[in-house]
Amino acid sequence: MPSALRADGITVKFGGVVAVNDVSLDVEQGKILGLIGPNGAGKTTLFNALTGFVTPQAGRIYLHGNEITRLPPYRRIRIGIGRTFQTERPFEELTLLENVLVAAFLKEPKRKKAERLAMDALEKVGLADRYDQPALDLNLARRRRLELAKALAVQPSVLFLDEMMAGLNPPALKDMIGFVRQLTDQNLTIVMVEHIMEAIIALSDHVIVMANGSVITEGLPGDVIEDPRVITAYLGED
Ligand SMILES: Nc1ncnc2c1ncn2[C@@H]1O[C@H](COP(=O)(O)OP(=O)(O)OP(=O)(O)O)[C@@H](O)[C@H]1O
Repeated sequence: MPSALRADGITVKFGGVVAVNDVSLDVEQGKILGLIGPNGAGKTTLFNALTGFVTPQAGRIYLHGNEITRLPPYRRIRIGIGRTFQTERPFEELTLLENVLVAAFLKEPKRKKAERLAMDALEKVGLADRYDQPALDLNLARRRRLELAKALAVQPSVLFLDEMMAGLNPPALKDMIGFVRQLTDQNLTIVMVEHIMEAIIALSDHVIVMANGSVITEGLPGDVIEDPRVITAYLGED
């Protein structure tokens, strides 16, 4: 399978803090990369560098072989990058369709076509039947699904999911894992930052573990979670 997303030697500094230190990754098309690590490890910063929300001081990023390191987020969206945000903030007075339409317009300026994209996205996350309801009444699980629909509405080829599973109850977690798995069946490539190990194990083809800005290990989910370095990174030394 060809590489969908590749990053070589990404470094991001905030003043004296090296938030991401020389991180490289390569995700094949249709695969899921899980990105884990304790709080402050640098996952969100790496995520922001890959999606264009921060500019790395060093390194290069390629989408389907084309360099995108310096492209702003809106241009990355147009060439196939979609993302969710950790704190989902729907427009509460707008309907679900209108919320997703706001995202769809980033990709498609014509209203009819954008509406089609938005409805397709709502269907993929099981919210199509509520399209004309305001976002105000949604519970957490449905807000997350709406957030996922917004990311899907730009028809990404690589989708970034930022802590989509946090706080979901067991049935909602199962549903969300199911929605994400279905997306890769359609050949979407996914990078997910996630603290919920059940989701990481169920979904990831490959896992990268970060601590203090660096990759400390990577591999199959079952292997990395048993790695003593990972256990130490999460729990600390005695
Ligand atoms: N805008 C910023 N300015 C200064 N320092 C920052 C900024 N963003 C992140 N950092 C620092 O960079 C480091 C990595 O933070 P980051 O949020 O990427 O970690 P994380 O792994 O995503 O953590 P969490 O799991 O808590 O979301 C931390 O030391 C953080 O304080």
